[in-house]
Amino acid sequence: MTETEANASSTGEARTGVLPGRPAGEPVDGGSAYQRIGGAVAVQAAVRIFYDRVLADPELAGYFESVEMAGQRRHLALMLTVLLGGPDTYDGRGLTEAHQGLGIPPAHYSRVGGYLVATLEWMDAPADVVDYIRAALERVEPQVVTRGDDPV
Ligand code: HEM
Repeated sequence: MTETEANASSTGEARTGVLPGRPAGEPVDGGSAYQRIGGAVAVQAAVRIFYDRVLADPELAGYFESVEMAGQRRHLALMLTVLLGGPDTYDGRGLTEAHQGLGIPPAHYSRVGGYLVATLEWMDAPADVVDYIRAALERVEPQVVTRGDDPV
């Protein structure tokens, strides 16, 4: 047993989901991925951490210089909610409309996608949910990355 596991069991702290301190006995299996990771609170926390990491990366920060981040966070949270099987209240633009014209190269897309996956892993999201997000990131890449033949 590692020291961390020993500490967790000695304090009776169960690692049942994304959020520490989740009430004991709350089901973590079954239900939508959205419910399983902890619903709106978990998605909002993930988005906040994710954008903090993106904005701290000098290669990426420039894209967001004149972006109003509260609205940005809200839209990504609503989009992730839909993707994870939660309620659909997304009222932002489509991915193509929001990103084509920004001139995003594949390398920057990988970096941003990497931060999203790393954030979910850091929050201890279930592995199948992380895999699902990874697959979704592969699927939507063409909508976000600027194709070489596009005027930038
Ligand atoms: C990885 C997949 C991505 C998803 C799911 C995503 C999601 C979103 C969403 C939901 C919006 C808000 C749209 C709106 O408010 O109408 C947005 C806007 C934006 N995204 Fe992304 N994004 C992704 C990748 C990227 C990447 C790789 C970059 C830059 C390197 C980027 C830069 C931006 C910027 C600058 C905006 C604001 C555009 C504006 O306000 O005109 N995004 N994105």
